Amino acid sequence: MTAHALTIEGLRVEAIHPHGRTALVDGVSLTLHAGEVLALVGASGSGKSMTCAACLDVLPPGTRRVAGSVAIDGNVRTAFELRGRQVASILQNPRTAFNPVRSMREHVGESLRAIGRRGADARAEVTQAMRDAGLDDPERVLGLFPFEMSGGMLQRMMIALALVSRAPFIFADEPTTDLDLIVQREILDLLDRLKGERGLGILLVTHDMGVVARLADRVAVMEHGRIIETGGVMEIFHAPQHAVTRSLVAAHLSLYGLEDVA
Ligand SMILES: Nc1ncnc2c1ncn2[C@@H]1O[C@H](COP(=O)(O)OP(=O)(O)OP(=O)(O)O)[C@@H](O)[C@H]1O
Repeated sequence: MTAHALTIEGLRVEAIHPHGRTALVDGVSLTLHAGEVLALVGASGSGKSMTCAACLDVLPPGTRRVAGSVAIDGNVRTAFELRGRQVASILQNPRTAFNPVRSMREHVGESLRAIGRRGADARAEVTQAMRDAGLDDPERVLGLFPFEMSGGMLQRMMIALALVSRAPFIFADEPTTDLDLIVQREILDLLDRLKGERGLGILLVTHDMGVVARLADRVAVMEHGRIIETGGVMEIFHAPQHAVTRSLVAAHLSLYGLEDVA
């Protein structure tokens, strides 16, 4: 069944420390539609990564989700039901996501087992997903270990695994930050193409407004754990309402020596 929308409602994450609790994500509500890239932007520490981690129940120790729900097409789902089945993750540093002593073939096997798939069909789908992700010689790549691959190749492999999972939504947390500029652009082009071809809904966490301009359809801006502004990408760049959004846009434009258009 195709999913149309992932809805986060009233998400709250707290850090627990000896003197009490601090809200890190404070009542976040968002809807991610199939076939769109929703960029989640904001200053470092504003709660972007925590929002994604809380949805999938992969929060770091010392923090916990205390409220909120995630629904697919109106049906509330547990993090276990979402993780890897409805939502695939692409991380900033793909190297940390792969076991250094396992080949790509072993990683693929593990991913297929996790979603209960096997056999020739599944293997053919892996080969196709790898090609779709820009890995032209799948057989050779399957034999490689992480240390034999560049960051760009590993990111493509993560994307291929996301495709194999058939999850309709992807959480991509700073997916290009650790890559050189040429590979960054290739990965952004790839995500854009997959969004169109496969109708994926992508929640893109980034602090790079250049990436937002290239890829996003809509933008949600976070500050201190809250969403302070959402809008279409053109609105956000041309008529930002909130001071934080204006400064993000202004910083981006000044980086390229452009006038403030707001
Ligand atoms: N393990 C932790 N325990 C307590 N607080 C944490 C922990 N990890 C992160 N935080 C805090 O949670 C808040 C939100 O962090 P988060 O990583 O979500 O921000 P972010 O917007 O993704 O930032 P960045 O762009 O730097 O990744 C920050 O104030 C951060 O210091």
